[in-house]
Amino acid sequence: MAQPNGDHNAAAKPPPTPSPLRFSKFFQSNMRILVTGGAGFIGSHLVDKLMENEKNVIVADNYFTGSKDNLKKWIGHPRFELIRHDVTEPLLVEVDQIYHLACPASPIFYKYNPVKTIKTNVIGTLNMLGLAKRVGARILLTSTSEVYGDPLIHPQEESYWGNVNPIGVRSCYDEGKRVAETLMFDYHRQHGIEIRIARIFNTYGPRMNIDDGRVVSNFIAQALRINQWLDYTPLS
Ligand SMILES: O=c1ccn([C@@H]2O[C@H](COP(=O)(O)OP(=O)(O)O[C@H]3OC[C@@H](O)[C@H](O)[C@H]3O)[C@@H](O)[C@H]2O)c(=O)[nH]1
Repeated sequence: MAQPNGDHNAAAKPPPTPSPLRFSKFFQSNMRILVTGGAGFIGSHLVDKLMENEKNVIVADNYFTGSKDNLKKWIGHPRFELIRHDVTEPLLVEVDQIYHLACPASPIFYKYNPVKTIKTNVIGTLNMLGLAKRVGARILLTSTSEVYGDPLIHPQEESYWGNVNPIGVRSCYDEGKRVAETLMFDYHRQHGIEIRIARIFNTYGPRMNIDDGRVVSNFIAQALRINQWLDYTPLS
């Protein structure tokens, strides 16, 4: 997980002073956490973990690719709130940490409306960084291996700058996440915001849309369909 270090951190200011209540025993055990995109595949598993760890969790999601169904076991829980919200609009909530996952991750969905995808990455991340600055929260961005583009070195080190196409049909996602990372580091250097960035590679597991269009789900879906075909094909 990329954290500010080395020359990235050369001119960072100290983080904004969080509320003194933040450090009392009470608030530590009831830390308030915002998860944008929390109704999605990875976000909903993160919510499960945060809830099991006794946190107060607020999920903001526009249900573009996620579903309330992924969170049904927490709806009505006293430490859980679910808001239908598009992160391209500002959101003002008192929180201690922000996990910013809101973004369509499947090529099928992010290419459906590329302008919206890059708005979510740029304006959505700006809104979440503005909130982090306002309330003194630490913020994590889920980035992606796509920031390396079509890498010329394997495996990619976090220090690798990538080999990217700024005008391709996938650039709304790749470049969107690159700009989001830039904004994260600029808010860290300019305002001292505590940041974390996780560049997620191919993930798969329960709650992933089967027709997600990503490599692993494609492989599994095709394997399942071939099996079904074999089941129905009369043996000659
Ligand atoms: O504009 C949008 C787009 C998407 N979203 C939400 O963001 C969530 C994204 O979850 P998905 O299941 O589509 O995707 P994943 O959980 O696999 O993606 C995760 O890993 C890859 C990262 O690039 C994504 O940012 C992270 O969410 C969904 O709940 C979707 O509804 C918004 O809230 N606003």
